[in-house]
Amino acid sequence: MKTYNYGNLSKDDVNSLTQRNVDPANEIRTLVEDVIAHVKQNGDAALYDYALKFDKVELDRLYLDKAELEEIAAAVSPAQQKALQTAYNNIYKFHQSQLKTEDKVETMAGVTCWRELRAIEKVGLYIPGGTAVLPSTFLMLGIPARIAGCDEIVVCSPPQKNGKVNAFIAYVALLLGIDKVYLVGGSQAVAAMAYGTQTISKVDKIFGPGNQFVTKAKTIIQSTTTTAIDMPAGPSEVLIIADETANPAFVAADLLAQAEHGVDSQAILVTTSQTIADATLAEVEKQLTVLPRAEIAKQAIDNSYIVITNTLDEAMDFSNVYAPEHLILATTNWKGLTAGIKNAGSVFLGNLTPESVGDYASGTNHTLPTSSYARAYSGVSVDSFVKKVTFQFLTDEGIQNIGPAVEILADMEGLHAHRNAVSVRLNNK
Ligand SMILES: NC(=O)c1ccc[n+]([C@@H]2O[C@H](COP(=O)([O-])OP(=O)(O)OC[C@H]3O[C@@H](n4cnc5c(N)ncnc54)[C@H](O)[C@@H]3O)[C@@H](O)[C@H]2O)c1
Ligand SMILES: N[C@H](CO)Cc1c[nH]c[nH+]1
Ligand SMILES: [Zn+2]
Repeated sequence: MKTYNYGNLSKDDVNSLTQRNVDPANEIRTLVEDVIAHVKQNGDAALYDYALKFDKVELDRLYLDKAELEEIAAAVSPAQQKALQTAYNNIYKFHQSQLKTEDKVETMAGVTCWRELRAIEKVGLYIPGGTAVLPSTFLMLGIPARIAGCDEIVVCSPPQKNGKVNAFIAYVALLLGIDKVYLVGGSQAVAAMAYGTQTISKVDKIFGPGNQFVTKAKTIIQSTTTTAIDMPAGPSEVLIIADETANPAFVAADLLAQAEHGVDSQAILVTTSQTIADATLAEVEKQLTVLPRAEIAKQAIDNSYIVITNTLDEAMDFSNVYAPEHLILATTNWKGLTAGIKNAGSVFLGNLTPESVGDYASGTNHTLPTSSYARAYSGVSVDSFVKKVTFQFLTDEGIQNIGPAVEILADMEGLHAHRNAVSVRLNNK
């Protein structure tokens, strides 16, 4: 990991240092556009082709049904079932608290406005399954979809080498009451859910994280189809702000936890302490040696860096420009820092709150904006699965009170039919 001194960095240096997953020659875009066009034109046939090309599996059917899921899920041990249930319960509890009925507001006497939630009818969930299969992501997307009350939930996940999904994905499907999982991964899955194929329904909104191909496909279909997306949730990243109260072994473990996701993940340490920086680097080297995914994590770590700052305020300034998916405040004094956080997907406070708890089971959602999209997007929540429909109701007193102002406002815009829709009611005495 390269080390930079914040005081020596210009604004331009900070801007270029905080860029990630750029595709300067548009290689990923071009490839993904081809995949999308092929799926749009050839439907299921394209999905069989891509399963062979990218997943190296020859499929004879594009989905697993309930009986097959039950058979596969039988391999989940009681201890694993219990852990999945713990995660399910905490995620459910936290997400259910997000469903709130709003008060009606009388803006003028006789004029009442309010909002009601309506579930998005057809949603598509993408569950990553490339270098690691992520049943936790299935919980993170399926639970809020169920709480919101979506009518149709389409689930796509890449086929594994045996042409199936693994036992944990099957088990979570059954836990969520979902009885079909499509064996489709990558950008082809996004295209299938956006356009629909002979087998897969077109959905209104696509959710879920994924690698650069998945994320690029989501951003393309967002601007080219009527299907919406949750957010760009690409390669995982973490930024840790640490002072001298941090524990280097903990900091190193948290950096590696995100680094092991993929070679394009990023793990950044911003610290006021050179001693902590040096000790963390030594710990990273030590811990890397025993990780089964060391090969992947090492590449991500090589693509990551440390920034030394004079103060925690400077560290927070850097973090706010970076806008990390995950922000860890590895300091006992975190309470004084939270007000300064402007841009972050999910925040982990103090030295005893590893990011992994949010990945799996604390209750918060792990589907979060990456590549600095945390500047404008929130992570997935129940809100992501609903629309908020506004209502208004006017009494006789209401139209008398508000009508004259609306007539004048319509005149100001030269829209006489608008004015008339009010006048005919005011004059209807
Ligand atoms: N931001 C978040 O909220 C969040 C959450 C969980 C995981 N993630 C990220 O999700 C990603 C998961 O990536 P993954 O690769 O393991 O699984 P994935 O399911 O996202 O991608 C696998 C699919 O990518 C396609 N693919 C692979 N190589 C390709 C190529 N050369 N050309 C075209 N398509 C290709 C294949 O179809 C394959 O099925 C990781 O980067 C991880 O960090 C992010
Ligand atoms: N850290 C990922 C989000 O970037 C989520 C995850 C799933 N499993 C493990 N981690
Ligand atoms: Zn993770």
